[in-house]
Amino acid sequence: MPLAAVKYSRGMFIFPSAQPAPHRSFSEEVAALNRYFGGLKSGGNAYVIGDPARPGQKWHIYYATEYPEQPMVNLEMCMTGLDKKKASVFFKTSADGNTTCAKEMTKRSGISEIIPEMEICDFDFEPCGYSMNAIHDSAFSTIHVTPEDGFSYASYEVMGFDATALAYGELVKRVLRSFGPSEFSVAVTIFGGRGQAVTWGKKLDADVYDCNNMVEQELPGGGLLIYQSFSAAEDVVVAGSPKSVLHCFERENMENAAPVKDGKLANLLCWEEEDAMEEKDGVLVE
Ligand SMILES: C[S@@+](CC[C@H](N)C(=O)[O-])C[C@H]1O[C@@H](n2cnc3c(N)ncnc32)[C@H](O)[C@@H]1O
Repeated sequence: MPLAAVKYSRGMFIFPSAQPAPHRSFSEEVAALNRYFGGLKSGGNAYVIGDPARPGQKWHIYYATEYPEQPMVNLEMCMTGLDKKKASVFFKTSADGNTTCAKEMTKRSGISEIIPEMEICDFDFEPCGYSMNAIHDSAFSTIHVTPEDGFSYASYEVMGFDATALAYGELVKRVLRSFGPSEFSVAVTIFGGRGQAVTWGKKLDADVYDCNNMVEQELPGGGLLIYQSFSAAEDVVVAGSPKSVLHCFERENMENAAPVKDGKLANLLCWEEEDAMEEKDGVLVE
């Protein structure tokens, strides 16, 4: 089967100096990707986008394609500073000694309700951590959770779904209810034009979160990437989250360290989608 296209994307590493080659820098990653994919018709295209005033919230994308892509929408969310109580669901043994498994984590976290039709294959790590892959028709979704205190992180990705049947703001709200992050980013990649992507081509707005930054970037093959980053509004309660099990990294600088907001957040989540797009500069090309 010939290769049609490749996309590699990531936010910031929480422990950059712990990354092995070729992940020690984005330039090194791009050089490695180009060795495999640089020969595709578009060539390798690398972008670092975000607000230069917020170096901790950059988004990195590498994209190469042989053909114009089929219409498609893809959502990627990166969440840090998870709510203490919500993060504790992803520890196998709770403070009172009860043990749990991946199936229970899927249910108790609300992950099973994000897209209820999805068939989920979930996995729990010892002593904590969670991953799942899910499918429904042509849609695919994946979640990875690192619940440890100080560097808690969750990622959510979904693609191949019917953009007219799923509302952007509603889906993001359900994801945020599962994790209650203090900071998060959303990257929506659209192929086939903003028109067919309906709500997914619009700006996301949130009551409880301030949008720090919004960037649009065109991709080869007719693609459009819309990136936004958010921080919980100042007046939300600050709390901690369960303790680290990765002691080797405790003294490292964390690019994404941020206060964690407690239970209040989920109740306050109330989203609206705006009709008008807001455009900002700030596209960096490496
Ligand atoms: C869910 S895994 C996901 C790792 C994956 N690289 C990602 O983020 O896409 C990360 C969580 O599992 C825990 N964990 C336990 N054993 C692990 C292992 N052998 N490999 C990776 N993570 C492990 C980590 O402490 C962390 O909380």
